[in-house]
Amino acid sequence: MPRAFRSKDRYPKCFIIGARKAGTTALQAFLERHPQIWTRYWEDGFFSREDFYTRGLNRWLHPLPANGSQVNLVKVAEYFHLARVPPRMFAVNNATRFLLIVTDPVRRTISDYLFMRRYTKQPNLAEHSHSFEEMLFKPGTKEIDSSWPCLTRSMYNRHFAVWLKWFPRAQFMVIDGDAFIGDNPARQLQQVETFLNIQPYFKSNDFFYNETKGFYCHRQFGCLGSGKGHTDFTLEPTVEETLREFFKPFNRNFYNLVGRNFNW
Ligand SMILES: Nc1ncnc2c1ncn2[C@@H]1O[C@H](COP(=O)(O)OS(=O)(=O)O)[C@@H](OP(=O)(O)O)[C@H]1O
Repeated sequence: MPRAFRSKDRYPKCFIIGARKAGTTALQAFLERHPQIWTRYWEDGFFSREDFYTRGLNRWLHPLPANGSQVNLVKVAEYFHLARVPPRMFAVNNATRFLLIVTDPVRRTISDYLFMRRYTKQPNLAEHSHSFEEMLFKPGTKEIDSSWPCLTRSMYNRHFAVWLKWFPRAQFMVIDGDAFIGDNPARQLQQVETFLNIQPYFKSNDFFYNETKGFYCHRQFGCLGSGKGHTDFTLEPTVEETLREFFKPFNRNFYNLVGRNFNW
């Protein structure tokens, strides 16, 4: 007789919660290779989308396998900056673990802007018709518009502080996305193995640096698709400097929350 459906057997033990545009797809794609990890690629945002959330947890969990000795891993890159998500997750399971990958906030803001320009179909989106600088500064000034969503999503401290109200720091592993891009990712993937208490599997030899892509790729499964990896954007040095100064107090506060200095 088939086993009765029990949602707590299928509920993901771990979520990649963001930060959006900080390397969440690469992290998920590499982790998927681990024989004890099950993951899926559609980001339905159950906890963030009212239409899904109101349909209930059982319906969302139905396509997931039971956890068993494997870890069900779900990635939703937008969760990190949505304050309604952590209380909803806490209400389901207060022992869930989280992977948070973060990059230099300037780099992430640029990537977010380019993503909005290229891939977001929403009509009348300001990013479609305005340059990065036009979005960054209040009209006709050199004063940063601190309400621009591409920018606020890089104020990591604000978002992390909300998550820490619900879950203890020990349930988060914070991954250095700049090192994940620039160095062989095996080292940080091995740390994820320890964090998730799964067998050692990743070796540096599994990855190679692809000069054309400008990223590390998996030796057997290749590189991420062409949608990942922008190359054709430069920020005017004085604008970059202004932006770096702007982020400094937010970064310092984030280092305190995480207990680690990322040197941004
Ligand atoms: N190995 C590897 N291959 C390709 N790309 C890599 C890799 N590691 C990190 N990255 C960086 O990931 C950035 C996209 O971030 P996300 O996957 O989090 O974006 S999303 O929020 O899911 O849309 C993407 O940003 P862009 O360069 O702006 O496209 C990459 O810089």
